[in-house]
Amino acid sequence: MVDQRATGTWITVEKDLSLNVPSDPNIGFIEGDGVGPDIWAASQAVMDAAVTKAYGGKRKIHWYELLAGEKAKRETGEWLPERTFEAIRQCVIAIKGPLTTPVGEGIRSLNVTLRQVLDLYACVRPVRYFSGVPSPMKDPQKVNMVVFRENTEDVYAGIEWPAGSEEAERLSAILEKEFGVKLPKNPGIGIKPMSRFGTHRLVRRAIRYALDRKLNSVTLVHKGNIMKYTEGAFRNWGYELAAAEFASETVTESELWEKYDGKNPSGRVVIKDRIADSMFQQALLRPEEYQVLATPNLNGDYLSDALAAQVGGLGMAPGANIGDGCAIFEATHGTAPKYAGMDKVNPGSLILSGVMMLEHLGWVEAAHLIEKALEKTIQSRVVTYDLARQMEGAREVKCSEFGQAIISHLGE
Ligand SMILES: NC(=O)C1=CN([C@@H]2O[C@H](COP(=O)(O)OP(=O)(O)OC[C@H]3O[C@@H](n4cnc5c(N)ncnc54)[C@H](OP(=O)(O)O)[C@@H]3O)[C@@H](O)[C@H]2O)C=CC1
Ligand SMILES: O=C(O)CCC(=O)C(=O)O
Ligand SMILES: [Mg+2]
Repeated sequence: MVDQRATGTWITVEKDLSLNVPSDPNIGFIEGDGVGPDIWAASQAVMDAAVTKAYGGKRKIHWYELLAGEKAKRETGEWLPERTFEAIRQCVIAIKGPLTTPVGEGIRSLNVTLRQVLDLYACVRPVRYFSGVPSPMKDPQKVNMVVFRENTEDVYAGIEWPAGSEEAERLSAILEKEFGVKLPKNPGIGIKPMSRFGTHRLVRRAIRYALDRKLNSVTLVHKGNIMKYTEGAFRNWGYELAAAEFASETVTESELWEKYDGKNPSGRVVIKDRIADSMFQQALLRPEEYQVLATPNLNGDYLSDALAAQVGGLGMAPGANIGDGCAIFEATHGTAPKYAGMDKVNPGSLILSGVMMLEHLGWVEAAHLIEKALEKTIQSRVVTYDLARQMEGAREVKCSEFGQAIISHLGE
């Protein structure tokens, strides 16, 4: 059984949403399913070693295990016990391995449930190139984008009914009789809710992020030509928010063309939009023109995996789910079931999620130590299978050994 005693001090949140981080914070962790336990063990060791190296024992994370997924089911009979939500709220900050979701049947996604119940409305996924990483791109160093994906709405919300169910039949009858909509016989039906409120708070975060880091642009990625009142509205609400709250700090791309022949002499953040299919090819052909991408939920899901492939693959793709109260850091990838228990996959994605977490805590010295050591390890050609199969002369190591190699480069 998991020991759920907290041995450190709780982080607290101020009214302005800033964090009070003690030197011995309790931080929640969910090991995850599939490859989760392997990548978690490697990541925890790297984070602990970096914190010790950076602060010489003056700071220490007190890890507090939270149950979810297969381990929770085994130990409590529930996939996602209520206690886990309470504990994440209390910890404020947590980090997790991936959790399995069955396809076409069975339980709904536990990952999505965590995001919805805790209102972690912004999924933030940075995509950057580390030198030495093999990439299919000619100039992978030009890829440096951050996806801000709306995390609670859209078809991802899981409001759907199977073909032949009473609910689907009743809904199709209403749509046909009351709205004159002609549907195929016996359809499965899903609903795509997207709101002004949900779009505004996501785009607000994306623009603030760009302003804080002096980035050039925020691009709204949508399929608004086809889904006019959801994805099209996302685009319109995004521009609306920029004009209402950031008028003196932003400029739209069309204003730039009208007034300055497409150039940006003002240094303001450019707000632009791209239709989603075109965005995928832009990301390959002209990545340097994009910095922050604000997307509805499903577009962001697809785009973040595709962008990860441009800089080394899912083994190098970190992320965070952030709300106004708490945040859960997690890799972009899933449980990679064929590698479960093999100590094989790349823990880089979860380690880099840990880097994001340390930065969020303000422990930037430890975060930078890890980033540098990770890059050094890859440059020394000591890598896991995913990078080894794309590199010449690499030494393939296990997941745990890759973690140890990073630790050995800390502070070099
Ligand atoms: N947030 C979460 O918890 C998420 C959970 N999931 C869930 O995970 C399960 C499996 O989904 P699946 O579609 O297979 O997607 P995965 O992301 O789990 O894996 C797909 C492929 O990506 C590569 N990959 C993934 N992780 C790593 C890693 N750490 N290092 C190296 N390569 C990696 C592997 O490629 P290769 O085969 O080429 O070696 C792997 O087979 C599903 O139940 C899904 O719902 C999915 C995404 C996110
Ligand atoms: O919840 C899941 O199983 C999949 C989630 C996912 O793919 C993602 O959030 O990127
Ligand atoms: Mg995904």
